[in-house]
Amino acid sequence: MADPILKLDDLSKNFGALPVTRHVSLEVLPGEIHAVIGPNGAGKTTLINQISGVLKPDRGRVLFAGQDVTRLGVAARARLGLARIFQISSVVAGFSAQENVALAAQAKAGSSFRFLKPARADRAIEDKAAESLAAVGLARRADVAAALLSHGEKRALELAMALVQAPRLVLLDEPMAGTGKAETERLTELLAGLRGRLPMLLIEHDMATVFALADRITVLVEGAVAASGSPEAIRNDPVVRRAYLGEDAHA
Ligand SMILES: Nc1ncnc2c1ncn2[C@@H]1O[C@H](COP(=O)(O)OP(=O)(O)OP(=O)(O)O)[C@@H](O)[C@H]1O
Repeated sequence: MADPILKLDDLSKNFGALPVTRHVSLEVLPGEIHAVIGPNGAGKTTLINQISGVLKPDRGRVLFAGQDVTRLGVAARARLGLARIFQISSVVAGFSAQENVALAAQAKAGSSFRFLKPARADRAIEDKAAESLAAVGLARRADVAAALLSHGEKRALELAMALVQAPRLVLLDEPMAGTGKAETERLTELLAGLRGRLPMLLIEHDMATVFALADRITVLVEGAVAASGSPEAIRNDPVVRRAYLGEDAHA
């Protein structure tokens, strides 16, 4: 089996006396979409914060691309190819979609394009930006100001801005929050289209999205892993149904 791109090893975190992450171990394999679900307050955000480097765990390790990044900050992890999207938007409203993606490409390319002549560097960046916009279905909206894009299109733009940086793992923080039904379906389709090309760790409340996208689901309850497995296994797990889906497992 391929080495995991992300591995959490016995991660634990307390807020004061409150344990919010309890001995969490999980892996994301190359090309896999791994969803983390759980009731409100289960500790999903706290977990993703420890993965991206916003929070340091009290114990345990975060391994990314084979490297122990537990003590590294957000920027260092981002440089290693860890992208987080949808929590804080980095879209510049007055810039076109193309300009926003080019800006993201430029930020990443700082070093790799340094030795190219400026005009060539610009063209390479513009081409990469156009490619990423096309990958998220925004090719025809390239010249539209970000402010004028629909909510769903803005999400797609954020995805393009992440893609252009060629990340090794994308952390998707509630991509469907505040998104209408039609947009949720479009965005789900878009993410499904990236399956296999890009490993993703997805935190999402919308169960239709989770079950449509995830190759594997980990269920957090009170900070601990209550279950982990295929969508089918999770759907039929009596512990999950009782603790999370709010159903009587014997019904
Ligand atoms: N900075 C903090 N200080 C103290 N307690 C916190 C802090 N942040 C979160 N908590 C508590 O930690 C627990 C886990 O919260 P967290 O936001 O990680 O859960 P969540 O699963 O993401 O919830 P939701 O689905 O509602 O977003 C909750 O009991 C919450 O009240």
